Formats: sequence, C-alpha cells, structure tokens
Amino acid sequence: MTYVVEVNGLTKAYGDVKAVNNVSFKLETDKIYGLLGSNGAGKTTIMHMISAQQFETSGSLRVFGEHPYENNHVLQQVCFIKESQKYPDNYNVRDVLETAADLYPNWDQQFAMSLVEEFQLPLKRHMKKLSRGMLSSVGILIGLASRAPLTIFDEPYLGLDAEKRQLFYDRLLEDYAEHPRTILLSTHLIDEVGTMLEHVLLINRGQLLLDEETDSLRGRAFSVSGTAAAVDRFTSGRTVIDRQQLGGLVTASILNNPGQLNGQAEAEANALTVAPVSLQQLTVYYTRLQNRDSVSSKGAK
Ligand SMILES: Nc1ncnc2c1ncn2[C@@H]1O[C@H](COP(=O)(O)OP(=O)(O)OP(=O)(O)O)[C@@H](O)[C@H]1O
Repeated sequence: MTYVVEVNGLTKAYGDVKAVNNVSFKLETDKIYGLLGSNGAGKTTIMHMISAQQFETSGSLRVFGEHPYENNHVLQQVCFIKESQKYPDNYNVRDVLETAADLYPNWDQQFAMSLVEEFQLPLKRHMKKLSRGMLSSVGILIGLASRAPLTIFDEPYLGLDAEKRQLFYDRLLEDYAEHPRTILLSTHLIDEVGTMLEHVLLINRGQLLLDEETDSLRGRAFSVSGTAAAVDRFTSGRTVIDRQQLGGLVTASILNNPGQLNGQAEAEANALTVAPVSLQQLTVYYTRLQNRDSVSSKGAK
C-alpha cells in the first residue's frame, strides 16, 4: 500500500524542548484524519513539517513517497490552511482566489464562486479590511476549492460563527464524497467534528498517544445515565472517565474492561440509559492519563 504521508521517528527539537518527539504514523489515501491534542501538544509543528515549512530534527518523513522540502512535485499536491495566514497588503479577496487558482492544479473555480456566495465574501474588499471570521472563511474556501490530494486544515476557523462552521463541515463532507482526498484537520472543537473524522491521531507533549479509527475508539467506552444511586452501583469497580450531575440525574462515562463483555446490556437491565461517549471526553481522558502517569513517574524518581 502506498501512503500519502509516512512519518517514522519524526522529531523536532527547539533547544532542549522536543516539540515533536519520535512520532510515527501513516496517512492513507482518501481519508479524513483528526490531529487532536491540547495546546502546545505539537500539532502545528507536525503539520509544518509535512508541508515543508519546517525541517525535522531527526526521523524520516515521506509525502507522496518523497521528502517534501523544496519539492514542487509534492507541494503542488498539498494545500495547507492555517488560522494566521498572512496575505500581501494590497490584495483583495479576488486577488487571493486568483493566486490560489494558479497554485493548485485541481482548483474548481465554479465551486470557489459558490463558496464565495455561501460564505458571503466581498470579492473586492482588501484582505486587511476583512473581519476575523471572513479571513477564516477565505482560508476554508481555498482549502475546499483547491481539492488538493492532501489538504491540511490547522484550526482553520478562528472567529467563525457556528452557522459558518456548520457550512464548512457540510461542504467538506459533500465535496469529499464526490472528490475523495486525504484531509488532516486539527481542531479543539472535537465534538463538532467528531462524526466527520474517520481516524484520530492524538498528540500529547510531542508524543503520539492514539492512532486509531474513530469508531473503534468510540467503542472503547459508553455512558450511562440514571439516578445517582443506580449509576454509582453500576460504576463501582469500573473505570469512570467522566461523571456529570444535573439535578438528580447522573451521567457517567465508562471504559469497557478489556477481555470482558461490555456492560451495556447489564446497564440497560438496571434501568440505566446507555449512550455513546463523546470523542472529546475520550481524548481528554487519555491526555490526562498520560499527564498523570508522567507526573507520578517523575515523583517516583
Ligand atoms: N519556533 C519555536 N521555538 C521554540 N519553541 C517552539 C517554536 N514553535 C513551537 N514551539 C513549541 O513547540 C511546542 C509545540 O507547539 P505547536 O505549535 O506545534 O503546538 P500545537 O499542538 O499546535 O498547539 P495549539 O493547539 O496551542 O496551537 C510548544 O511547546 C511550543 O511552545
């Protein structure tokens, strides 16, 4: 199988700080990946190395089978959209779109113009006069209309309202269905994009914590709701990753015990309401678990 991206032992160090520490993963063709992790985890650094904006300190990196650095053949297949993109001062929206049309071989002008309408972008307005959300919309539009075989969105929607974010998800999924490509999306709005992601890469403190299909990850846990007494009885002896109380109603998220039948049928038999657990809860749980482990192992030294 050929992969769109293959990284092996990828490391980026700034002095003593390893922003990315010995990370290995592969991205398949035509799949939507979420690159998740808390602030400073190393997501942007990984994306910068894949898109040849930064050079790795060590490890190997292949994008479409080649090293991406100053490699036009590779880079014309990669579209990288970041929240803080800078544009020339004298450019208006139309200039930016024309530049993008020249840059990306798969650019679809008709699609781009339909997105201009839907995102209500003023073509003649200078980029520096756009609102924060409008700037994000321009980036999203370029990411979508470029139809690049590898499209990378690094937290692309700063300032974008909920309705526009939903528009982004809807158009991405529709267009992806017709023109599949590999998408790598980093975001902190995990539950908003949860259903869109096919695969999750979770980074914490520069290290890869999870590299797993989203469905399989979700299958690791479930939540139960009911009275406090019933929930506490059921969760006793189980691994609870989250517990919320609203009035008399308690909802607990539970990890399936490995090697055991998952407890969902038993929960239902105990009059508890069973539901899937959110991707955000799972990523928070695994991140905290690693942070706790590293604190306790330091304490033990
Ligand atoms: N040029 C640099 N010099 C020194 N340290 C840096 C540099 N760029 C990034 N770092 C550090 O590398 C780590 C990873 O940063 P990175 O921007 O990749 O995180 P991130 O996961 O994208 O975070 P966020 O979600 O906050 O955007 C952080 O500790 C950051 O301070």
